[in-house]
Amino acid sequence: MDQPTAAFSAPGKVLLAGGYLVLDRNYTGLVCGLDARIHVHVHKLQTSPGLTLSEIIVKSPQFRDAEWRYGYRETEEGGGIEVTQLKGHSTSAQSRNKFVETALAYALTYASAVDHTKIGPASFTILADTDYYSHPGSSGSEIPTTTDRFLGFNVPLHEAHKTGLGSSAALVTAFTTAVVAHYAPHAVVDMSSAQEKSRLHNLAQAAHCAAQGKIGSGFDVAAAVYGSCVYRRFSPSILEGLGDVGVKGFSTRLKSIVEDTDPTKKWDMKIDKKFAAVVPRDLRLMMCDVDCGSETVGMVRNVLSWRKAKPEEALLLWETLQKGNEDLATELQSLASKPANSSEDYENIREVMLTIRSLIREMSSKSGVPIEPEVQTGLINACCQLPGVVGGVVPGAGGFDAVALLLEDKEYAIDALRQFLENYRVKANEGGGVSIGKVRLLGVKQEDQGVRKETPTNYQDWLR
Ligand SMILES: Nc1ncnc2c1ncn2[C@@H]1O[C@H](COP(=O)(O)OP(=O)(O)OP(=O)(O)O)[C@@H](O)[C@H]1O
Ligand SMILES: C[C@@](O)(CCOP(=O)(O)O)CC(=O)O
Repeated sequence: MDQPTAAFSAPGKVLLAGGYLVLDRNYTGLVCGLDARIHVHVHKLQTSPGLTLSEIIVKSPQFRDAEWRYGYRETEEGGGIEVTQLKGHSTSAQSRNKFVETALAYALTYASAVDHTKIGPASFTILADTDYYSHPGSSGSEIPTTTDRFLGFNVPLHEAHKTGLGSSAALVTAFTTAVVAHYAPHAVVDMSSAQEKSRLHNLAQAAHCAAQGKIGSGFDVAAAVYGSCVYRRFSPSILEGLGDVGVKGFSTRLKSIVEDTDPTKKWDMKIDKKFAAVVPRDLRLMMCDVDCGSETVGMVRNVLSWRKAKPEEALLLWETLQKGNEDLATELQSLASKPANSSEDYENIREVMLTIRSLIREMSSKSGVPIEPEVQTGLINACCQLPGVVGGVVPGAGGFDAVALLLEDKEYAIDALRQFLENYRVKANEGGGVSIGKVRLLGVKQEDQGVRKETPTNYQDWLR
């Protein structure tokens, strides 16, 4: 049974502490959900009388030529629903979208395993909040102001520079939820039910890993489903052996992974919401985008190969960093539990953030991976001198993704930061060979809400 229209959204993330460590189940990551969300709207495609159409259309209308058309068919021997990209007017090889394609096949397979009715034609529209991408049209440090929540970026998706907020995880989470809700509505009835959430998580995690071609820590999908948390990863063995769409028995294996019914593959990740606030209400998280972006895969490979080559040195560093990361979570939680407007002393947070950064720089220099590159050190240090700024970090894998700052949530502090960034530039000879142009202050801030249902009529302007 399919539903006429529905919409869902999932948030982006920033891994404030625990990059690299969180890949190992012995350590945790402190992840903060953001108010930047990716939305997916779905409606049934009406066919003219006498015409049979079996097509699923996925559009991302903020980008040029971002439309993907898929045919679908049930494979033999329980291999699930295979999707094939159809040659449309704009489907060049370059326009394949691995995340959309994989998420569609996985979610259709699960939906048809739980609800045996026929898959019908439908149209999905993806809309992303502005800050997921650096967009050349925006002026420097200004937070873009627009009456429309969604901007048209006027470039093809592959040309948009990502800022590192986890667009693929938010997309896969909102998209798989929309597909399941459309084709198997009884599986997504009450978005606050723990069982539904964990099933949506398991499905999104499986699809995201398959699309990425690797089993990462999954903190980004966890944040997209649950919002802010302290995250301990799942054992990779849960997803190993799942196989791919089309392989005999895939549908049954996927269903049992999603519903967590295989006693040998029990989901063992931990989502600790005790720290749900992560950023206390008197502080604000802000992000500065240097518009360079980073190749996370290569960085992870090199850090892990150093860890393997120097296990004793790495163990000491990992343990010390974990302690720093836990101290940060504890400090933030203790602040969050104080009454609003009590006079705050941010000295402990300042100190612990400095300690974490110095350990991260040690990881950088020992592994030879630019996790906190010189230009980012300069930028964070300079921002930390400003009134009201408590501290900053290179989040996640680090590199040249947007840096995260914690500052007092007061106008004077935000204005001072905005003014400072207006004129901030680094030339190559000052920045260890890397020059950065304008640093853009993103409009994002912390928001602790995972995947949620939205009102479908909110997207009318983009559904042409
Ligand atoms: N608005 C969108 N519409 C359609 N597909 C999108 C959209 N945004 C992201 N994607 C998909 O996600 C991919 C980018 O994912 P990737 O994991 O490289 O970056 P990220 O998740 O934004 O960043 P990071 O992992 O550094 O946080 C794109 O290539 C595309 O397949
Ligand atoms: C390096 C790593 O620990 C964090 C990557 O974070 P991000 O995508 O840079 O936000 C990888 C992972 O956890 O999958």
